[in-house]
Amino acid sequence: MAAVAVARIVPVVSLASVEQAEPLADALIAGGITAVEITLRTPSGVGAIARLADYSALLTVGAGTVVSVAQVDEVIDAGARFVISPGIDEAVVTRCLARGVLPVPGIGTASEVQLADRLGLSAVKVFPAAELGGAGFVRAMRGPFPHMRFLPSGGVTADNVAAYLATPGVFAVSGSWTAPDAAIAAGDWERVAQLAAAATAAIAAPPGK
Ligand SMILES: O=C(O)C(=O)C[C@H](O)[C@H](O)COP(=O)(O)O
Repeated sequence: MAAVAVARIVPVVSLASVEQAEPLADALIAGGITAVEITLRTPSGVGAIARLADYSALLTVGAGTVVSVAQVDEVIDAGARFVISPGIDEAVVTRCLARGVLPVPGIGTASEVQLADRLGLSAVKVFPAAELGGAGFVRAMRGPFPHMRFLPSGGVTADNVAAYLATPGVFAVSGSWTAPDAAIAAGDWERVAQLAAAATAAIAAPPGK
């Protein structure tokens, strides 16, 4: 939890090649980002996590789109420090906890928050946040689950990130807007650094201040 909670903004990144891992990390670090989620949507995911696991003390690396126990073991063996999933799967969560790595499963209903609660979790991802109602969804879930902390993902952008982060109960957000696929494919690391810097500025300047 600590690294994700401290980071507040976690870029979600899918890499076509493990060679993209280090320049991506350099760009994110230059933009002030301190945690990154490398997804398993591409075959390079596990290799990229392994490359970045000990790359920099300034960047904590986690895995995303983790949907099976086998993948939990793969990414933790590669060095992932947190494990994020689009949905909640008891076997995936239990395996992460047994291996001492934070799972952040996705939820989209109160029943799923209840399941997370029963599994002993205090933080979940809200996915897909925009389609679920954005900050309003988080506010509604805070009623019955005041102790739960939420990480909205899906539709978080430069325009709404500050509002999400200012919502009570939101401990962090994640999303692909700081490292768009097109910029990664073009090797436009300067663009990634700029987007990352603009995002981290949102942490320092909440809306209305
Ligand atoms: O891959 C995963 O593990 C996911 O659960 C989904 C991602 O967090 C969202 O797809 C990010 O959404 P965008 O920022 O709108 O692109």
